[in-house]
Amino acid sequence: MNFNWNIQKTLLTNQSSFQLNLEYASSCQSIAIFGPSGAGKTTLIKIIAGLMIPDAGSITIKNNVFFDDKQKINLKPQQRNLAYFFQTYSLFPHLTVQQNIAFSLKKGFLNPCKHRYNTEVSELLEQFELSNLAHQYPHELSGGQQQRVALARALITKPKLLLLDEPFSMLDYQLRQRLRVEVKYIQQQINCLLLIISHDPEDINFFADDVLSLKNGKMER
Ligand SMILES: Nc1ncnc2c1ncn2[C@@H]1O[C@H](COP(=O)(O)OP(=O)(O)OP(=O)(O)O)[C@@H](O)[C@H]1O
Repeated sequence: MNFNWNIQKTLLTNQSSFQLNLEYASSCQSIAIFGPSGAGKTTLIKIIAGLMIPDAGSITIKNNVFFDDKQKINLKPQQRNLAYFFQTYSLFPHLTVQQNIAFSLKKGFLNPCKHRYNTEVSELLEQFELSNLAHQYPHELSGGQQQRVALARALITKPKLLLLDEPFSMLDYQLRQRLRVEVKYIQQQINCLLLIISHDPEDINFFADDVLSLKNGKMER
């Protein structure tokens, strides 16, 4: 199985409580999560990324156990070999576009892999139509440009699992179509699994081999 989880999580505020209760197993390469606002999509993706801990259950991605309450396994986010594209891009404000994308390859920049660094960053700058913005800072970019930098930054580490939360929401129709093709091409090149949250049915048709429909923290089939 590529994706296999059984997750229970309760989120409490002073006024309300939200319960996520999900069981899913699939050998698909790419899956989409679909559902209304507040259904629990971002909560699920944060739990898979290791940014939130389930109350109980287990998460196994491609035979790699990320979490298992019975076996007391809870891998740290950095041990999960994944990249997470956030809705808030969280670019480093003091780094240029090129430096933001290259950030995770910093070790390579300081050692003989410098050539690799240059080539990979240039390729991504080109694929995401950012070459002419390479030396600009995040505050000098539009929302859509920042979104593309964040996507490139997520992919440069060649993750085994790519988690995308509304990755194309700020892009115009044509750019959205071009970037879908680029992301899919890179996904195939690096052979990673993909989990995408999107409200756009075209994203879902383009990427997903299976769609999980969520409502009130539960799956609707
Ligand atoms: N840290 C938190 N503490 C308490 N409740 C939370 C917390 N984070 C999210 N929630 C609640 O959990 C529910 C699911 O939120 P979540 O962000 O997962 O929804 P979503 O499906 O991603 O929605 P959207 O499409 O609007 O982004 C919501 O009712 C939200 O208010």
